[in-house]
This record gives sequence, C-alpha cells and structure tokens, in this order.
Amino acid sequence: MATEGAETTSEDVPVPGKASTRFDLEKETELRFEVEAGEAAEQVDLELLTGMAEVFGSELNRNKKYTFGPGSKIAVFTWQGCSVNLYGKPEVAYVSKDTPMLLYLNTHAALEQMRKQAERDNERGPRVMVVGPTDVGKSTVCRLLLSYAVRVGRRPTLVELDVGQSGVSVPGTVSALCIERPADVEEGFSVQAPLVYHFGSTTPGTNIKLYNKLTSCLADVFSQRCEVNRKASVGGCIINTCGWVKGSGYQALVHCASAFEVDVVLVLDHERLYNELKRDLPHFVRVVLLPKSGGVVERSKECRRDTRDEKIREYFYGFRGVTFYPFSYEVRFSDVRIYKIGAPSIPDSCLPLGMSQDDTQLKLVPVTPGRDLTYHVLSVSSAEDGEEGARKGIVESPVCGFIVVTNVDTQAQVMKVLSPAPRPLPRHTLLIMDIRFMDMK
Ligand SMILES: Nc1ncnc2c1ncn2[C@@H]1O[C@H](COP(=O)(O)OP(=O)(O)OP(=O)(O)O)[C@@H](O)[C@H]1O
Repeated sequence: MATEGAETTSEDVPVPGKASTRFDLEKETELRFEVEAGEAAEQVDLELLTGMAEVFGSELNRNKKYTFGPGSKIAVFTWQGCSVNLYGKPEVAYVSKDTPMLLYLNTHAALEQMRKQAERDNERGPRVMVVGPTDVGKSTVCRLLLSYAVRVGRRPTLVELDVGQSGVSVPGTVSALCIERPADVEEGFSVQAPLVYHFGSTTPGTNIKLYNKLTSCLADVFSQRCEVNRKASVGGCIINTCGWVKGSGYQALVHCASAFEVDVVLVLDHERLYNELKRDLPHFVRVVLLPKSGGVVERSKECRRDTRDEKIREYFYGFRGVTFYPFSYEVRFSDVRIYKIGAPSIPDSCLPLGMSQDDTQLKLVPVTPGRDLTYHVLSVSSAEDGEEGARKGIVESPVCGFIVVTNVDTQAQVMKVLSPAPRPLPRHTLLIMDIRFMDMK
C-alpha cells in the first residue's frame, strides 16, 4: 500500500482482526482510499482522531467510526491538518497534496456572494450547471457545493439529470431534491420527498426529445417553487448532468441551460466543451473551467451496472439492504395500464402526413403484459386514473414510486410485483423502463 505519512498501529483496533493504519495529514491534503469491489469484500472503517476533516464537503465527527462498503471511493480532506485511522484493508490508500479543493472552495465563495447579492436586491440566487465528460467528478462537485451551501444556512436544490447514475432516485429518472442538511458521510443526501420523472433508460440518447421535455418540466416546477419560497429562490440550484457532451448530448446541455436560465456553468476538465459553451450560451452566463481532482476514479461498465443495481436495491431495501421491508403481491392485468414512452423510429417517408419523428418520441405506446415484462422496473405514474386522465399529460406527470415485475402468469392474467408499499397500487398507470432488476434477496 503506497502511503505517505502512514503509520501502522495495533492499539486502536475496534474489531478483532481488523488491522488499523494511521494517517497524519498536513493541512490542505487529502487521504484517498478505495474499498475493494465485490460482495465478499471487507468493509473499511474510518475514524477521525485529531483535528478536523471532511468527506466531499461533510464534516467528520471525532472518534466516530464511519463504514464504507465494497466499491467505495473516498477522499478525506483537511483544511487545517488532522490524523485519521483506517480499519481494514483498503484496495488503495494514499495521501495527496495536489487537490483542486481550494478552487472548489473559491467557487462556493463566489456562489455565496451571488446569494448575498440576490438577498439584497430581492432577486433569485445562482442556478449552476455542472458539466463534463464521464468520470471527472461532476456528482462529487455537486455534492460538495450543496453541502457547503447548506452549511452556511442556504437551502439549495439539487437537480439530477444523470439518468445513468442518479444520486437521488433509481436509474432511468430525472429528479429534483431540496437540500436541507449536508450529505451524510456514508449515505449521501437524505432523500425525502424528491420530485421524480420517468425517463425509462440509462442514456439520454434513447429518447432525446423526452429527455429535453423532462428537463423543461423540472425547470418549470423549480421556477414555480422559487416564486413561492424565498429561501429556495435565494439558494438557487446545482444541476448535475450526464457525461455525454457531443452531438445531441451537447444540445441537451444547451437546452438545459436555457430551460433553467442558468447563471453559471462549471465545466470540469474539458477545454473544448468550455469553448463551445462560451460561444453558444448568452454572454451573461458565466462559464468557468475547473480542473478535475486527480482522485476521481474511472469506473468500468460493470462498476456502473453494479452501482445502478445497488441504487434499485436501496430503493426497496434501504441503505445497506436493512432498513425497509418491501412487499410482494399479485396485480391483475385488467387492473393496470402499462405504457412505454416513445414509439420505435420509422423512416420519415413512412410517417403519416404532417407528423414528425419528434411526435413519435413522446407517444404513449400501450404494452400488452407478457413474460418479457419479468424483471422490468415500472414507474407508477401519478397521473389521474381513467383512460383519458391517464393519457393526458402522463409524460409530464411525476412518478409516485416504482415496482419490479418478478413473475408473469399469462394464463391467470396476473403478474407478481415487488413493491415498497402493501397493496393496492396507489395509481394504475405504469410506465415500463428498459432497466431490469433481479431481486436476489
Ligand atoms: N478526490 C477524490 N478522491 C477519491 N475518490 C474520488 C474523489 N473525487 C471523486 N471520487 C470518486 O470518484 C468516483 C467518480 O466520481 P463522480 O461520480 O463524482 O464522477 P462523475 O463525473 O459524476 O461520473 P459520471 O460519469 O457517472 O457522471 C466516485 O466514486 C467518487 O466517490
């Protein structure tokens, strides 16, 4: 293990058999460590012994043990210097003096100035979009800026547009969450009453028209909230985006900037994207190029898939799979209406007169229940029940929850579902996702 300033001790072992390694960190340095992935991997505990330190913007309490599960990639940063203990065997652990944290703190300070100005002038606070390719630390920068803002008494909103790796809800959704306290060091932000929309797949490219439509829906709801809630308005929002920054992905970023009327765009580690956005966004939008942290870890396809699975498991079973007890029951086909959003694209020449591809992307296509529904995640739409009600505005309606189809009996015309709440379903309009989940519990 490559460690700097590390010293192995045996006195502080909290669990018999778990070795401990002490790290003495100088000011403005960070300890980065990774926990081995895989179900058999051992968790790693972290404890702050002296001084002060934070994990992605959330302060650590002294002499409290924080546990990190398989696959975690963590940075413990200190502004003044500190010493910490790691218990267990991290896959990697090293201290780095080279971090962009001062630049990130300055960014927070600049946003805070904008909030103060907004308070004085009775205006709205900063709306910030964080962009960049995959694995540059966008979600981490969002978490940091939100936690810093809430620590100085603000109530910012997190807008999550990353349909592949959502920090708020299950994959295949876009959402908004009002942040009222810093992220929990182990669990992240407390997710209470988020506003969630169904997208249905893990890449915006599968239906870019729908993606842009949902971005506009979130922007409208956020603006309405700002009109009636002064704290939310001054707090502003931090928008996390997907790592797709070319072609339609780039156009989706420009669309988002205009829908939310963003004031600041933080571009992480991508000079071309920075220049393109500077060229294409109105001159009053401040586009800022920031370096990525050397600690950000690239994640493989498998790792991303595991994280997605974990997020769905967490929705049904709670953090580390122990908090909630989901229900399993049968639903009659005749009691629900299942739709997919977006009809398969057909050549322009085959479209009916006066219809464009755009219309097909937002079309509701009824799904006949069959065996191929098994393992699919379904969103329960909050749209009013009833044929007309369900069809009208269903795309723009938020979802009230998710179920997973665990078995389909075509003879009996029923399907078995995994649900966070007991029967009956709160609504009967279901939207199918491309995403599947196999419940191994
Ligand atoms: N300074 C750091 N030291 C160690 N690990 C870090 C650091 N910053 C971020 N990470 C880890 O790197 C991983 C990737 O970071 P993050 O999710 O923020 O990237 P991203 O750009 O949002 O990714 P995506 O491609 O999914 O959009 C995460 O597991 C995060 O915990």
